[in-house]
Amino acid sequence: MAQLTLEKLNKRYGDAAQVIKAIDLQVNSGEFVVIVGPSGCGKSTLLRMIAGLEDISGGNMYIDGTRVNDDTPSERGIGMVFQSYALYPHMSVYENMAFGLQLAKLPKDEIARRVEQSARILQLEPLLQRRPKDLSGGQRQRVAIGRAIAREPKLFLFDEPLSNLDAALRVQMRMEIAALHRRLKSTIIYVTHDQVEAMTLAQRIVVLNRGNVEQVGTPLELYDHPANEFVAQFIGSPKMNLLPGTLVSSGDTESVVRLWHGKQLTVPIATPASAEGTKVKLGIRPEHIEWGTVADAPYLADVLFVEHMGNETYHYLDSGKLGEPWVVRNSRRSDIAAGETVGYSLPPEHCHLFDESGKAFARRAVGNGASCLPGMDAPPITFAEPARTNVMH
Ligand SMILES: Nc1ncnc2c1ncn2[C@@H]1O[C@H](COP(=O)(O)OP(=O)(O)OP(=O)(O)O)[C@@H](O)[C@H]1O
Repeated sequence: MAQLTLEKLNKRYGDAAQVIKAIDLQVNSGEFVVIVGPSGCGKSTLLRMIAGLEDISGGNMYIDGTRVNDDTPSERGIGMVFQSYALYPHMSVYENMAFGLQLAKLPKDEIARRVEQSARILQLEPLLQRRPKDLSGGQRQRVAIGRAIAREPKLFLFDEPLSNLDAALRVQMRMEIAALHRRLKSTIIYVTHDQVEAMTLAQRIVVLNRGNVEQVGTPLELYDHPANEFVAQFIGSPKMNLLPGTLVSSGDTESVVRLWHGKQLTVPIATPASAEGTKVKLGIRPEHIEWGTVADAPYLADVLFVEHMGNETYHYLDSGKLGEPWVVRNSRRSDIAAGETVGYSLPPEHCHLFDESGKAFARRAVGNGASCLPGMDAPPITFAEPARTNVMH
């Protein structure tokens, strides 16, 4: 178990643009941290810098308080698992797991003890004499993890370890990695572009974008309180809907937004007076949009298309000239079809608000006190199914 501290860490490949930009991060001893972000944002570069496989262009890196910028990978005491498994094809599973320990000149019986223990943890014992080509993808990945465990590292680094596996195996391996962390209580830094993997595995998630840390927090902190539009749309699937509007009235406890179509909505979010009159975006997650009757609902929309997931249904609503459709997630089956018109409402307590630069205005926790929408007779209402009309408006 080790604590890792990154202090203004920078990376530039030759004369190219900076890839990692002054990253500050502390990973606590025994913590499972997932670094997530879109392709090319610098995840692998950051992980390889931590491993000692890439030079650090600027800043400092500490393991348990000791500066390790110039230490070799083996001096850092790190075990790394790669997406490609990186197994030696001509060696057996046992030899693959023992090889690094032999290079480190450990005594033979110590090597045997460690390999056997790792094999037991990962249920690899029956496979120890096989070659990698005689293993399934999941088994190969388990060998790669076993090889890292056998090194008894202070810190585990995983670089997209499940990317080459099929969906069912990914779920199984995810559970195995989570169980492994509970058992070993080791410090793990895990890179993925898959936000479901991040949400399910992480104690804390680091959202990386273009070499910058956008936000660090527990999965639910990021989901419920995204710091900006990028995090709001990156975490959660389908992604959060963003509706353009103007802030017409600010306040310490609530604010009024005029949405793009002229209707106003009061949300329990504090905004400064200086923001009045500026453009904002109202964010709402697909599961928080509520269906109402066409007659009473504050908003109407045409259904563009429907996705039936079996346990839930996604309706994509026409957002008109705004471009991308809104997504509504219904936790039950629905026979509402494309081309129908539905009524919906936006419960203020579930709304997020972002300023012109994309930064979130802080939300306060609210109970059931959803405020009425100005200009409406009644607060938002909910029905299990949207009332429908076949008349297009
Ligand atoms: N050896 C290199 N030389 C020059 N540029 C590089 C090198 N390795 C990576 N880059 C660039 O650095 C940026 C970050 O790459 P990196 O592989 O760290 O991203 P990533 O987030 O891991 O992406 P992915 O999810 O696609 O693997 C990219 O623009 C990439 O082109």
